[in-house]
Amino acid sequence: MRKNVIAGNWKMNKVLSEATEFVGEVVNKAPESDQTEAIVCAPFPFLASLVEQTKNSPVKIAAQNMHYEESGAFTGEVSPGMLKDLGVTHVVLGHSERRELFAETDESVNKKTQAAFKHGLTPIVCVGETLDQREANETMNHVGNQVKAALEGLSEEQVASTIIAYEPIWAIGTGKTATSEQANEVCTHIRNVVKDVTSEETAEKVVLQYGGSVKPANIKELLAQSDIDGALVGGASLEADSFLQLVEAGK
Ligand SMILES: O=C[C@H](O)COP(=O)(O)O
Repeated sequence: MRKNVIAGNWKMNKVLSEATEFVGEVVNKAPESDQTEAIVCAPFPFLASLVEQTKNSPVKIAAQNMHYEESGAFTGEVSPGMLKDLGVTHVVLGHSERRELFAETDESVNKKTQAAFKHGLTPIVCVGETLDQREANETMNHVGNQVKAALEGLSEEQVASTIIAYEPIWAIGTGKTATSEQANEVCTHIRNVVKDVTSEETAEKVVLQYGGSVKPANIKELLAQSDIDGALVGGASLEADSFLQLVEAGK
């Protein structure tokens, strides 16, 4: 049985005092459950403090990006080893904002995914189509290609523990959610692509999240779908109350 993984992606928001206040509240109130996992994807400067704050709690701390190299002359970058050393458990890779604004490619996402596993980090790999691609009926092909590229060279065991977040770009931060059927249709396709490149057993283990204007009002319907096992949430993860409601819905 797959868990529901609810990840709050703060993007470039909050200052340290706001971050620690939020996490303090979540640590106190997050439900203990085998069925749901709560992850906070925070900006780099907060990671060490938040890891310390969540030490004795089931709440996990993720980074929002990293470099694939271990070290070297890459000014401004953060390596997988640095994240692991801090106690970070997950890392978001290939978010559409990174692909669009920071020249992230399928190739770099694949290198980062491999590097994450090398350092014992769980990757949350983001895929998704633009509105133009959806209207041109290219969604399945585009998303399928992104998934295949991200997973290339991974062992079946690594694929099984990869989290894939399907985020239609037209639904991010727009208030325009994909219907739960639309979201599930693409997630089912992703699972089939994973099955094609690995096996049915592996594909059944992969956690597939939906992301794009997820909020307390629509999460239950999304999680009720056959192939949606959680959510990657931006806007609605910025307030502790709202994030806690999302985590609660995953129980
Ligand atoms: O990583 C999260 C996604 O980009 C979704 O953002 P949103 O919930 O604000 O639409």
